[in-house]
Amino acid sequence: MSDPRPAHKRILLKLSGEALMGDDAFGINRATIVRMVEEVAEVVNMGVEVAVVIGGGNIFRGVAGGSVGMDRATADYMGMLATVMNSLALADAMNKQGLVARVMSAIAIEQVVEPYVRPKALQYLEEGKVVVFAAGTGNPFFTTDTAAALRGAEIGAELVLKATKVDGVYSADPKTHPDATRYSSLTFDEAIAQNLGIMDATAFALCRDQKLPIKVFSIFKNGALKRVVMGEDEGTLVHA
Ligand SMILES: Nc1ncnc2c1ncn2[C@@H]1O[C@H](COP(=O)(O)OP(=O)(O)OP(=O)(O)O)[C@@H](O)[C@H]1O
Ligand SMILES: O=c1ccn([C@@H]2O[C@H](COP(=O)(O)O)[C@@H](O)[C@H]2O)c(=O)[nH]1
Repeated sequence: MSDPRPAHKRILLKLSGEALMGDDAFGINRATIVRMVEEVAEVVNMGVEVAVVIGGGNIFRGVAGGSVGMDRATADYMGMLATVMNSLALADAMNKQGLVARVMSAIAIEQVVEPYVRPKALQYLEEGKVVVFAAGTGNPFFTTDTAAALRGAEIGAELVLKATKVDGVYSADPKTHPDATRYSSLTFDEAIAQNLGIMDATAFALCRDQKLPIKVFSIFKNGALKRVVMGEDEGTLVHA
């Protein structure tokens, strides 16, 4: 008989910002965010400690035209602020769903959200609250995938879960290579050597060095998050 207990006690969930758009051109689609939160609530209610990093692609790519020719670091700060907006929307939807969510920002905007303080984040997780890490790493030239790897390592997560628009890691981008094949698992070294664009190399390297495995799976597939948390066969595992 299979064990009904979750396979992981504490996870870091990286949610795609772009997926939040649903079928819209940019921004946050209400039905999509509600559905994502329902999936998260299911695993929180199983007793799993959940920390979240959300991307900013749904907002930032919508204004990216305005950043053409801009100083790179300034444009990156705009991107980090986009993740703050997504984090606020996500935490609000979580609180409405009956979860208790706290947003912690890597950039000081204290009138809006509390700053990231590691011991406080650990305390919230132990209390069963969902912690949403906003503003990425707080540094330009990085991504929210790297923020997920960084915060995942800091909080002692057992797994980083990348919930994205595709159902795993492929031999090439399945959007542009329909004949690409999906891996059920691969090593960090293989992912880096093949320059697989599903995550940036900095995120892969950090997880490799910290021996923090990553599961890539589709956020659009009903119940996929729960299956990953239960240790079932879902998506692609990237490991040391
Ligand atoms: N080898 C690959 N396997 C799978 N997907 C790939 C691969 N190479 C590139 N991709 C693309 O990477 C995308 C996911 O990465 P990306 O970082 O753009 O999105 P995200 O993290 O979901 O969004 P956001 O940055 O808004 O949070 C997929 O939609 C897919 O098209
Ligand atoms: O640590 C970070 C995280 C993000 N950025 C900037 O924000 C955007 C949006 O993040 P995505 O990971 O692409 O969703 C990103 O393109 C960067 O411009 C950052 O500078 N530092």
